[in-house]
Amino acid sequence: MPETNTSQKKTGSSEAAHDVAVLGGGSFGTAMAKVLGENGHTVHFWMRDPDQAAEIENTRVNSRYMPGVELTGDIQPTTDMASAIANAEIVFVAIPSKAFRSVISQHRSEFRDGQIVISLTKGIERDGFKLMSEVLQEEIPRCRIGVLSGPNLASEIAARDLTATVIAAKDPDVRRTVQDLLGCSYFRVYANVDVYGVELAGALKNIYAIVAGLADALEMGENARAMLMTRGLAEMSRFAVSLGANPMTFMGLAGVGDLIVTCTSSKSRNFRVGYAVGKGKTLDEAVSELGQVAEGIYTLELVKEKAEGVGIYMPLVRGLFEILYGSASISAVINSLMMAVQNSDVEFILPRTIAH
Ligand SMILES: NC(=O)c1ccc[n+]([C@@H]2O[C@H](COP(=O)([O-])OP(=O)(O)OC[C@H]3O[C@@H](n4cnc5c(N)ncnc54)[C@H](O)[C@@H]3O)[C@@H](O)[C@H]2O)c1
Ligand SMILES: O=P(O)(O)OC[C@H](O)CO
Repeated sequence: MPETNTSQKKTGSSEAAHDVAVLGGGSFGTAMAKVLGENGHTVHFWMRDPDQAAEIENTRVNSRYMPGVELTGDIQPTTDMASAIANAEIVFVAIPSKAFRSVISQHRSEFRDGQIVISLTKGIERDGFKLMSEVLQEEIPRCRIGVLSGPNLASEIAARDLTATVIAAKDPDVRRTVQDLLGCSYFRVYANVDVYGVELAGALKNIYAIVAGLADALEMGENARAMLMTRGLAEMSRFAVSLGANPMTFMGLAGVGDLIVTCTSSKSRNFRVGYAVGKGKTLDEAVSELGQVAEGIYTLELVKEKAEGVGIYMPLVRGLFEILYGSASISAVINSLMMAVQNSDVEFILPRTIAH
């Protein structure tokens, strides 16, 4: 770490407190700011909405995204991005993928050489199928970049429920620093060098959470849920490994771990969108009722296009796309998936490697 101060952490694993920034005042930014604040760090918590910043300053609660949760510790809400970045040794970014590049790009000159910047975002950029670490690499190439991903429902972290996550970065100092800053009695941080796999897994699992929500709404049963999750894992790992991810990543927290939590929890926004559609809502109705981001609905389109482009078999992606964006009925898609001839008798299709 370039700078330290001498105050003591309250619950975390390192002795020193640090100045950090969290960009994005939604559910996950708030949950991470809370962990960092409780660990004794000074958190420059940037959000675009001045009313929200004033509310957090005055009440210590982010009522829109995390009602009833008190933000203790030295959390300083701000709408001044330049000062948040300037004061931080490490920056965590929790901006939805659709706005990610524009927010970083507007402030690229304010990041310092060697500053650690960690993406918390589980989405893909439409142009060029780029992950957020790739966007960071393009926008702020002299920063040291990592991604954090795993089975991490914001509300449970905020409730201090036991949680594990994964920091992925090529630079061992980045991995250690994040483990040190975030790790505490209820939040355990594992390290991985497979940045692409960890990050892509976090984006892909959102698609299968929508499928699982749909299946739940239609009361398809527990066998069906197990089938969908397992075939979802096969499909997402085949896709990611073909693009260069490490298959072992999909056996870990950022892969199957995150798939399990989002496919089984009604706290997942992606699951809730699928559930609402399964109950007869249109996609637009489901999204507007949610009022928060469900990255999977954008990721779905991009992955379908990419999979078709590189020739990777992803029947669940194709089926969900036909339901959400095409004209197929849910029952017709289910029937065609269950009766599919292509590859239907092969449980494992070995991925072939394609450069991403
Ligand atoms: N909530 C979770 O449990 C969770 C867990 C892990 C990762 N994530 C990921 O974190 C990312 C953010 O999700 P979230 O849960 O915080 O979403 P959210 O819907 O709760 O909040 C989104 C936040 O982004 C802000 N925002 C949107 N567009 C913006 C712009 N142009 N400029 C500035 N701010 C903007 C909104 O004002 C809001 O504060 C997503 O990619 C999500 O997949 C979420
Ligand atoms: O609420 P979701 O569906 O965005 O999922 C949140 C996290 O990604 C779970 O790990």
